[in-house]
Order: sequence, then C-alpha cells, then structure tokens
Amino acid sequence: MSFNLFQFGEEAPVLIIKEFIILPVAFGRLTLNYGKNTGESITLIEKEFWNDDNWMNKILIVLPLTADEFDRFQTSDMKKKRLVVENQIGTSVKINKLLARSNPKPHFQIFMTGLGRIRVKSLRHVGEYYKVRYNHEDPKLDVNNLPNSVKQFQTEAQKFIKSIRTTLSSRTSRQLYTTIRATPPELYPDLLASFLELDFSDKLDLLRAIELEKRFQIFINIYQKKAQLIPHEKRSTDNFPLTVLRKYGNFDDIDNFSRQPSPTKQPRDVMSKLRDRLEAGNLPPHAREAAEMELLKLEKIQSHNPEYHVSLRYLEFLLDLPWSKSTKDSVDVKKARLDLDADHYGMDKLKKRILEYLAVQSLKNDLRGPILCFVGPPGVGKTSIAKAIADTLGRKFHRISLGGVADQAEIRGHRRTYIGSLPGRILQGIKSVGVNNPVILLDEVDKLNRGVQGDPAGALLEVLDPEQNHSFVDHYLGITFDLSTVLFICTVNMTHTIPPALRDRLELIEVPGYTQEEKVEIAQRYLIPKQLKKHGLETQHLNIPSNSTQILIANYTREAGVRELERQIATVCRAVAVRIAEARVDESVETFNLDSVAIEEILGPTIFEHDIAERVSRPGTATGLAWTSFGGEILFVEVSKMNGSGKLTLTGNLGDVMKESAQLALNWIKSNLASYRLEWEPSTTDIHIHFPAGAVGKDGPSAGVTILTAIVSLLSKQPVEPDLAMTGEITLRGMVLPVGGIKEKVLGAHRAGIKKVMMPSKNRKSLFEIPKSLQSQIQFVFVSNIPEVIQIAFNGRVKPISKL
Ligand SMILES: Nc1ncnc2c1ncn2[C@@H]1O[C@H](COP(=O)(O)OP(=O)(O)OP(=O)(O)O)[C@@H](O)[C@H]1O
Repeated sequence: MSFNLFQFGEEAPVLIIKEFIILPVAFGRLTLNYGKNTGESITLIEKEFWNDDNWMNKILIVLPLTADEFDRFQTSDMKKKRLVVENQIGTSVKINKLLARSNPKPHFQIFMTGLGRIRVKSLRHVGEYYKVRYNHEDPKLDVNNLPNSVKQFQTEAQKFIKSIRTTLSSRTSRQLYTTIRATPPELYPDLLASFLELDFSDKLDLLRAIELEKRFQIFINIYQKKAQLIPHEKRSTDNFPLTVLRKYGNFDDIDNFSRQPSPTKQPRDVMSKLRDRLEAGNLPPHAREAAEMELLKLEKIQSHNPEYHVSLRYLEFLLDLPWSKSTKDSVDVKKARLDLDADHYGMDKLKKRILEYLAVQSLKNDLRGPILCFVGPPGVGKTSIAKAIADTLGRKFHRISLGGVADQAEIRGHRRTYIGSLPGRILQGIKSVGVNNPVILLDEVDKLNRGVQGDPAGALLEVLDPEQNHSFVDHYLGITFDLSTVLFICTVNMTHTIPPALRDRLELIEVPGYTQEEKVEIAQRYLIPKQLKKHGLETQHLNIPSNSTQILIANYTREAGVRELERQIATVCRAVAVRIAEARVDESVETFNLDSVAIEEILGPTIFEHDIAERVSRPGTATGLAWTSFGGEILFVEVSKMNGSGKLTLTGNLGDVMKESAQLALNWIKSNLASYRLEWEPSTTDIHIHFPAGAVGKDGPSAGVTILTAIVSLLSKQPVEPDLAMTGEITLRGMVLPVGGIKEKVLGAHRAGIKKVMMPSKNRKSLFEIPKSLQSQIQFVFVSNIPEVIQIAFNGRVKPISKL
C-alpha cells in the first residue's frame, strides 16, 4: 500500500451511508442490520468499536451520501469511489453507547453525538471497510461583525426557543438553555435543526453549508418552510413548535452538552473547580507551576474570547494527566507462563522470550529494558499477546495504530499556537488509561511515513529511548512528562521498512504464520469458545467438529493468521443465534451441528478454489512463492511473445530488483538458446512478462527461477509441472542463490494446495523451521543451478542437447 506524502489531516474510520445525517452537536441513533449491503459498516463497527476496549475515545466519521451518490459509490472501482467521496462534507462523531442485539434479527444500535463538520481529503480501503483522512471545517463566527442572516436568525431563533420552552418542563427547559449557552454560536443552526423533523435534503443542505452566512440562511428558510405547513390559526399559538418538534425521546440527554463552558458568561464555578482539581491532584512541581500560570491567565480572559477555550482545554488536559497515578506491578513468572498459555496456543519461541524478559526485569526490579517488537503477518496474535502481557503484569493496556502516520505531531502533539491543536497520541493514550505506567502497543511501526510535516520515526525514537524518555516533551503540553515507566511494545509486519534508526532500538521477535493443524487447535481451543461467549451461546447450542474447522480454514480463508477464520466462526455463531432466537417460541433448542452442508448454507459456496493446475496448464506460466507483509503467498508469472524488435515489457507493479531478475533470466536464456533448442529469434521478437494482481507491489530477487522457468516454458512449448511452486535468485552464470522467508513461503504454498516446492540448495537448512506435519505433506526439491531448475520444472521434458 502506498501513501501520498501530501495527505494531511487526521484519519478515522468512515461510515459511508445513504440518506442518514447526524448534524454537529446533535444526538443520533442508527440501527445497522446485518444484511447484504451493510457488510462493510458492520465490520467497521465490530472491528473499530465493538472489539476495541478503547472505543469510547475514538472518532467515527459519518459521511452521508444521496441515493444517487451512494449507488455510484457502491458500483464503482476504488478510483471512482474516491471521486465520489473526496471533498464531501461529513460529521465527526463520538459513539456514546453501542448495543449488539440479536432480536428480532441481529443488529447494532449506535447512539452518537455529532462533534463537528469535516471535509474528506482522501479515502483508503483497509481490509473490509474504509478510512478517511479529513480536515475540520469549522469557521468561527466573528461576533463583532455578524452577517445579516445571523441577525435575522437571532429573531427567529428567539421565537422558536420561546415557543419550545412552553411545551417543556421547567427542568428540561433549563437544560435547553444550558445547552444553547454551551454551544458555540456558529453551531446554533445545527442545534435548533436537531429539534425539527427535517427531510434528508434539508439536513444535507445544512450540513454542507460551510460558509456561515449561508448556513444561517438555510436554517431560516427551513424553519419558515416548516412554519408554513402549519395552519395559520395554529401558528400563533404556543403549541406550534410541538407539531414540528421532533419526538426527541430522552430530552435529558441534553445534559451531555453542558460540558463546555458558556461562551457569553464566565462561569465562576468553572474556575473554582479547576483550582480544586489543581489542589487535589498530586502534580510534580514543574506541572503545578505550569497549571498555576495557566489558571491565572484564564481568570483574566473573557469567556467569549476564543483564547478562553484554548486555554481551558489545555488546563483540563494538564489536570487530567495521571502525573502520579500508577498501577502496582505483579511480576510473577510462573503465573505469567500460565496466563500466556491460557489464552494463546503455541507461539513457543515468543512466549519463551517474554518470560525471559519478565524474569530478568523482575530480578532487576525494573521493567526498563530492550523494546520488544513482534514481527509477523496480520492476525497471528501479536496484539492479543501484548494485551496478555499487560494483564499478567496487572497493567493497563493501550494500543496506538501508527499505520500511515506521516506527521510527527501525531506522536508529539501540535504546538498550542496552531488552531485546533491537539496533544500527541502517546499522551492522549496515557490520559485515557488514567495511569502513567500502562503497556502501550505501538502497532504497525513499519508503516510510518516520512511526510512534509516532519519525521514521526524521529519523534518515536525519543519516546522509546530510555535515556531521553523520562523527560519527554509533547509540543501541546509544553512541559516534560515522564514516560520511563511505560512499557512499550511494537509490532510490525515486515522488518525492512522499519526506519533504520528505530530498528536499532528494537529487539525483533518473530511471530510466524500458522499451519493448518495449528489453526484447527487455535480454533477449537480459543476462537470457538470465545465467539460462543461473545454471541451469548452455550456449548450445547453449537458444535463445530474439527473436520468442519478444517473446511472453514481451507475453503473460506486464505491467510497466515487466524483473523479471517475468527470472523467466519463469528458469522456462524450469529446465524445460529438467530435460529435459537426464532426457535425459542416453541421451546425446542437442539444442538446445531456444523457439518459441510450447514457451512455452505451459512457461508455460501467455497470462496477459495485450488485452481493452480489449471492456471499453469498452458506453456508460458509458472508458479512462484513470494513473501509479503500478509505472510507467504503463491505468485504466477505469465510470459508471451509477439513479433517486434526484441523489446522486453514487464508489467504488474514491479520493483527495480525484480525487473533486473527478469533481464537476467532473459539474458541467460539468450546465451543458452541453442543448447536447449528453444525457438526464439531475439531481434525480431518482443517478450512480455506479466505478474498478475497488478495492484500489489512486488519486488526482490527471489522470483528469478520462476521468471526463467516461465520463459523456458513458452519457448519450449512445454507446460511446467502442475502443483509445483518455486523460489530462488539466479545469477548471470546460471547459479541459484538462497532466499529468505522460507517458512512463510512454504506455509503459503501449503495453503494454496501446492504439493512440491523447489528451492535453492543453500536453503536446505531452513527446513528445520518448517513444522514436521508440513514436511510430510510437501515434497521439497533442492537446486543449485539453472539446468537443475529446468530439469525439475519440466520433469525431464526439456533437456540440453549435450545430454541427449
Ligand atoms: N496462538 C493463538 N492462540 C489463540 N488465539 C490466537 C492465537 N493467535 C491469534 N489468536 C487470535 O486471533 C485474533 C487476531 O489476533 P491479533 O489481532 O492479536 O493479531 P495481530 O497479529 O496483532 O494482527 P495485526 O498485525 O493485523 O494487528 C485474536 O482474536 C487473537 O486472540
């Protein structure tokens, strides 16, 4: 995946949704049913919120589209999807409550509060849903220079509020006034509109009105249009607004608004509360001094001054930080061993290293030491084992995803002089867990980007360096905060993209992909019980025998880890939950046995077919093995020739090293044409080599033997042996050199149904990494030069003349 260096703004998951709007400062409730068209939204909510302990602190973007735009989005490719959503206006929201229900059919209920308008800058597909980068679109109202529409609005709004008030209890009406006072004036149209039953198009006009003059005018038009719908004689009576007032449900929710201070009057109790907190908090001297200074400054600023809010937010953040709150460690290596074994199958090497680490640190009575970094494909349990470490130590856990971060301010905060400045993610995380010694997982450190906004890896170095991190300065906070008691753990998918200076500080520990047998064990022991519990099912409700788990793994997933498998098991559990909920009426609930027929009924026909033999049945194609950040995978190489002038064309998003391998292969063949009796006139023939799946970037020298085999296959008109996959680097003189990632490649080959793997002789020693169960299912052949490659790839059907 590549990132544009010039993408600014924050990133958050996005719910792209047809004709549903939540306005800033409004409450909204959204019901998401499990259905064909809601798969992406459901996965988003499950992964980003339901399965994440930190969901309360996350931002969701709700992006409303018209029916027309939505259809266009659904039916187009990624490029066109981007055109549909980029530059659109949406709302950033905070989810207040999330309910998963299975009655009458499975659905999520999401209760949320709109925070502000945003403009989408760019769209990114992450697995099965989308994320957007966005900018805030919050122009402020200049109170000294009000546009005309705002003045007109003030009169209309007063009428409106007065009439609403008569229909409300005195308590609710007080709350309403508090809410209005607490809302910045530029958001008044949104606030009042949230009390009206509005059409989608009216709401959309209002949402998309960034310019304030226009926004106020739109509200006035909407309000007046609503008023005209009411018969004249009723209009003058006080109950007019009731007829247009939305049935708002729980009016008490309005209380939640009142967390902001009044923009027109400086509430005295805000100051005294802050002072009380300052006195009660056990702040170190330098933080106390900074807080006192800020408090003095705040007392002097009028509350309608924009500076007031900036200063108040800063002070609240400073006081919220857990300067002296920490949890007590319980480092007990025996217990840690049991805890890790209790939720994680296998992973012996990793567990051993973690226990050693804990043992050493407990002897030193200090958890400072090398920074552990777990390396492996997605879904192999890197995050969940880090969480288990936190649990066994009795520490709080916080995860920070760094994928695609290109701005050092994400780590170290913005200086307060910036409008909308925020603290960095490290301190935000520490604030959210409420203690200063959590385990912080820095996820996807290998996907940090260097952007125009500074180098985030440099900032991270400071965070991780034990020499420096006791006096870490976040630009927003402006004073030092001691990070030395935080236990940092990093995860990466691949090592070569970790910024080099950072790699130096990390102790890399490999977490490899799983074999089919290991996956069955993980599913039977952990994933199935976990999902049953999550869906409110008992073991007597659903039986998944291990041969059915095998079918799920082989036919419905293709991954190195077990994340997709867990998702498929969750789908099965949901389907069974529905059956049980429906069956309850006549009270007979039998154990549901998941056999192959039931699997197909619930999950549909097999997703992955083993079609390799068919793909390589024609001359000119060969199957290679590649190592990617998702684990090992098979990779096809296709070659064709045409009349021309001896040109070589390479397609399929290749890196330079891979292009060089192709050139090497071709040159070796040119110099050995005669001895293999290959039909080719280089000066009048063009050769085209293509690597399918052009969207995925490919590089490295290990495809050399595969490219060579595919070309020989084309020129000799002989198909390559079916069920054979290969890897190895070639040299111009015909040698085959060893390559890396053998274990992942072999696991990938096995997943794809390959029966025979050809690899360089020098890689023979890598076989010890491969589980015994796999060694008996795959035949390994070793080669040290190109003639041997050709001999094995064609099973003796292509031979050099000299050996005839
Ligand atoms: N060995 C294992 N035993 C039990 N459960 C496992 C094991 N490995 C993975 N899992 C489960 O698989 C799921 C996915 O794991 P997790 O999210 O930790 O993967 P990850 O390696 O961190 O992936 P990513 O790199 O995408 O963040 C979790 O529910 C985890 O508990």
